[in-house]
Amino acid sequence: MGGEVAVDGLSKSFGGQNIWRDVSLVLPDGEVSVLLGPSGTGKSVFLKCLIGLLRPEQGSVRLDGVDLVRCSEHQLYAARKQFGVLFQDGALFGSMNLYDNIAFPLREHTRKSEAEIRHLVGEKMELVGLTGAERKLPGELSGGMRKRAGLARALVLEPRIILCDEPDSGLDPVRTAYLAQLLIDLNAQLDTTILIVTHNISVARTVPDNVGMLFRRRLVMFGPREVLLTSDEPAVAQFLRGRRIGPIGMSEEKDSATMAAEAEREPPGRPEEPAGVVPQLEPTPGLPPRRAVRRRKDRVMRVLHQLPEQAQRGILAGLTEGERRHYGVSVPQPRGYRA
Ligand SMILES: Nc1ncnc2c1ncn2[C@@H]1O[C@H](COP(=O)(O)OP(=O)(O)OP(=O)(O)O)[C@@H](O)[C@H]1O
Repeated sequence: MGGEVAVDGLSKSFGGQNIWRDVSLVLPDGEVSVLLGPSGTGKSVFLKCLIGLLRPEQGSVRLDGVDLVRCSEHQLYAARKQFGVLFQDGALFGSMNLYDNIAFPLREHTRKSEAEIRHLVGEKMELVGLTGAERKLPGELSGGMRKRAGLARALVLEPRIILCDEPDSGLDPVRTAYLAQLLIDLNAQLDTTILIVTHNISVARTVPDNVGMLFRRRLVMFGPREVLLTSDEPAVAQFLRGRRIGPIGMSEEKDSATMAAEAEREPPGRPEEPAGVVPQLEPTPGLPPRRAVRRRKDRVMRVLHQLPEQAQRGILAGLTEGERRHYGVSVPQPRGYRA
């Protein structure tokens, strides 16, 4: 069972340096969300603010009616146990074998017996496909195994929300694809709310239910995947295609003179089509369906008319015949179609 995290008007600075301001979004219960953004836009800082490791100056982060920005230490301690975090480097203790690394949060935060710990650690190692690697030291593992071990440790206190900071960093495309599938499979099995911070466009296109992007100290957008994936907002469109031309520069952003010079150099031609909506990953055959899928469809269909037209098309195109009947909507026609 997941939980809804509601972020409202959040702003964070270090000294005089504002990182981002007025960030509002909701991580819907049990859904998978991705937060994109060029390097240095404050994605990791955002994750740390969610769990109270950093304190924003303004705004709120609500879980179960408790504002984690302003609550007591005691409430924050309890709330933190609802979050499991996969840090960028896995954050494993180099001198401990995998079993002890994964058992660590249980030994620190619970009074469970060693027999119970053995059961829970074994269960989580199996979930991430690491059974048999209990005695290995982190230094003996591949990058992908270290990420999965970090994930097992993030899961061991049975959190309702999982935060993953660049789970794909340092992994080849094949290992990244396995990790993406693992996150979808975990969501199907556990119904946990998941937030993934990444630069990886393929992960952003295929894994989440919702996508957002931080740029120029703001949350450019956050919402159903079809909105961002069909967006023609310049920074979003540039990021999704991994292009040099656009507002995102070498060190975060370009000034208007540089952008104007680029526009002059760019050969005239038809504007590119949006990156487009591709099918979302499904759980591995044999696993239960993701419970969030139905909840999300109901939620998105309630606000469909408020979304941009191209996003609406993407959403309607993804419905089955039965779902179209259920929601009372018709088959989307191609652009320019006249009945
Ligand atoms: N504890 C801190 N004190 C001061 N500045 C910090 C602190 N933590 C992060 N920053 C600054 O905040 C900015 C955003 O950092 P952050 O690591 O969140 O970016 P990011 O979007 O996750 O980047 P990347 O994608 O490269 O990991 C950076 O300029 C960083 O130097």
